[in-house]
Amino acid sequence: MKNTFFITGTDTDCGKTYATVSMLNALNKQGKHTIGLKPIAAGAQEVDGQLQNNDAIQIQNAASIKLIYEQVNPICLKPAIAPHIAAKQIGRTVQLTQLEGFIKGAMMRKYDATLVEGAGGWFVPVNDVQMLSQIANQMNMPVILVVGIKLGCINHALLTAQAIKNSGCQLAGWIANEPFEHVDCKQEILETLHRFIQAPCIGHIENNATDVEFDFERLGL
Ligand SMILES: Nc1ncnc2c1ncn2[C@@H]1O[C@H](COP(=O)(O)OP(=O)(O)OP(=O)(O)O)[C@@H](O)[C@H]1O
Ligand SMILES: C[C@H](N)[C@H](N)CCCCCC(=O)O
Ligand SMILES: [Mg+2]
Repeated sequence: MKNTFFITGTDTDCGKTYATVSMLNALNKQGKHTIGLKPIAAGAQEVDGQLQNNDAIQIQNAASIKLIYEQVNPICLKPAIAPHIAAKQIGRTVQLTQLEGFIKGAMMRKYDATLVEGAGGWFVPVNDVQMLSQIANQMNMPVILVVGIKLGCINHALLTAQAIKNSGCQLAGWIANEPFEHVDCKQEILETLHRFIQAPCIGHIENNATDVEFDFERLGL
């Protein structure tokens, strides 16, 4: 799908939502019309009688094209655990075809860029046989990998980059994100990531950064 990217990460809590919101803000600043989606979320609280997930709310608020909550996050599961386990706990079945339909529906609006946040890392099941990341392949969405900078992230980043390629997807770029204030040997970790990840680094989000610049040209945006 044109100008549509699937945002994955090295792990849950690596900063996918932080990076997605930062990118939406930066694109909006350039006057771009943006859509942000979180097709499946696990972990939700009731707001005005409706289950809502915090990532989805942040993404809904950050995107310039205002969609209703159900369009941003059509599948919202209450337990804050792996999505397929959460679905099973509440007796629901999630299918990728269903998610694909929801994503296509939300993207009927005229947009310049759409960012679709995954859940957890690359290999996160939505049911007993399907992975959420297969949606990136099915819908031809290039992937942006968010690397949460910490001890252990080199291995996670390189495994994920390889897995993305092995899944038949394009790794369009990666982002160095700093969820932690201090990480030992941060510069050396960053240099290592730059050396080994075979895709452009399109941004570096420092800890608590608010106004981040990205190299959107590398994404063709
Ligand atoms: N650059 C940063 N500076 C400060 N805090 C950050 C940064 N990146 C992430 N965080 C914080 O770390 C936590 C996890 O980040 P975030 O929610 O973006 O992770 P995620 O990868 O989207 O997780 P999930 O798998 O649940 O979707 C959040 O509290 C977020 O505010
Ligand atoms: C609940 C959490 N914040 C995420 N929404 C889901 C993380 C799924 C991780 C699954 C796993 O890799 O074990
Ligand atoms: Mg998130």
